[in-house]
Amino acid sequence: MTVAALPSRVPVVVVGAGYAGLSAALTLHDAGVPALVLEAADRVGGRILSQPTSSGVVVDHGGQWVGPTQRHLLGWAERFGCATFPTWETGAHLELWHDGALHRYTGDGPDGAPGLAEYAAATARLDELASRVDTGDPGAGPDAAAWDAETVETYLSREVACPDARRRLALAVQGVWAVEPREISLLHLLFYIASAGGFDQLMQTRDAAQDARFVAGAQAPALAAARRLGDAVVLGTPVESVDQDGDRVLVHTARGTVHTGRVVVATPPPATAAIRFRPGLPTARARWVQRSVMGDVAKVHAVYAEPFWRDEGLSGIASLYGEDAVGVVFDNSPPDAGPGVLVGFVYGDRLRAWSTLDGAARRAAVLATLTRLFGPRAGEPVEYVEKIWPEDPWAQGGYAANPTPGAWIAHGSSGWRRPCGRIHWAGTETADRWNGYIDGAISSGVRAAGEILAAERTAAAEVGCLGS
Ligand SMILES: Cc1cc2nc3c(=O)[nH]c(=O)nc-3n(C[C@H](O)[C@H](O)[C@H](O)COP(=O)(O)OP(=O)(O)OC[C@H]3O[C@@H](n4cnc5c(N)ncnc54)[C@H](O)[C@@H]3O)c2cc1C
Repeated sequence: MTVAALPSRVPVVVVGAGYAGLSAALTLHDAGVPALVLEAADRVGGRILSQPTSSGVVVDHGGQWVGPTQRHLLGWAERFGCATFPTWETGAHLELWHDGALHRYTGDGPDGAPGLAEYAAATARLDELASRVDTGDPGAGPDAAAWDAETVETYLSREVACPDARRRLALAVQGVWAVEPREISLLHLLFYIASAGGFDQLMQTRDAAQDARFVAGAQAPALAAARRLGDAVVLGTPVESVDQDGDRVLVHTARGTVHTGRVVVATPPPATAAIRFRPGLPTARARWVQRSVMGDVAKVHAVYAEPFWRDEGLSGIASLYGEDAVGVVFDNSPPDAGPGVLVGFVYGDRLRAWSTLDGAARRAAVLATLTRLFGPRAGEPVEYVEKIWPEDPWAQGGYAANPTPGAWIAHGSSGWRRPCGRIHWAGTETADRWNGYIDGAISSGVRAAGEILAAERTAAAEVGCLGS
């Protein structure tokens, strides 16, 4: 809701009404502790945005998928009655190779495809290394310092001799982290793999992260949670500064100041960096936030009268290893398959080049790629929409932030998510399970709320002791 005046006092303030902030508030609300959620934007959901296009089909501009091990998000889907349906993957997939060869295949990859066996061996090795990462404290293991000092690029150059396998791994890194292999450390990659439960969990569709979509869009559970919280969610109210003074905290906005006992900050790192904290944050936390850089991703949707590619036995799933702006394509049609929808992901260096074009040139580039894959009908959608996440004022990128190489070791142990006095940290970037995903955002909110409830219980017990 949008209110004229903010309440002057509340027990807890939550900053940000993405899945993490809503989760923190809902957990506190369920425990009988009122929390006021202050959201900068004029909507809830943050990096999740489901919108009907002018032809009526709902598209997810941000996060969309849910997998079977993402129990927090599935729990919300069940609690709020938000139906899901399997991602469409029936038919042959396409692979447009860097030399222009178009492979059509079913299963894991084209028969005898370049680099496929070496790719499988390399991902098995990554799984083995990831199993040694402590997801609760990634910088702690015996190999962590060496892994954090190395980029994924240098690791792959040294360990994976086959250039075609390296091409496949580079596309996987772009697809999962929205960065180039030179931009993240091996430790962060391994942590992320471990936090998802394995490389295949990140990459695959069925029984993995891309398993299912929400019938009403992935924003539906967030909207339902906000409805449950009612007037406790206030939109259009960016938090500008947070002052801690003994056992009270002042949260300042242009609409007024709220006095509170504890704060959950559930914003992406660049948005956290824009909030002024007094006293300043401890160096480890401040540096961690500064060195957590958002990925670069855009989603583009082309809407057609029908999913015509299915008639040709194609699944609509394609991977592109060449110079195209789009790196991967999926069939994003609604469950009734009335209209046909193709979604393309543009990320990393591809996004940085493509997003400098004007709107008409961006559209033309995407439709040219879809035409190469699916034929001339793909070049004439009834509608084309795009969202470039680095241009979103509050997210400033996606899917999530990635700490720069060396940041886990230098600042991770205390800077990652340890509370700073009465300020608690949530957000998918603070999750140890499904970090970077909606599920991780929800669990981070549960954790931050749990910290507050535990602290309040301790304080109450101390008062009881003093009184007895
Ligand atoms: C293109 C794209 C595709 C993705 N695909 C998937 C997917 O398929 N499945 C999946 O699980 N995940 C996916 N993700 C990742 C997923 O969207 C995020 O992990 C998740 O939404 C993060 O939630 P959050 O609550 O941590 O942060 P956010 O959603 O970013 O929420 C933070 C909130 O804080 C608000 N805010 C910022 N600054 C302030 C301030 N100063 N005061 C008040 N409010 C503030 C923001 O407006 C925002 O609402 C995708 C992301 C993107 C961008």
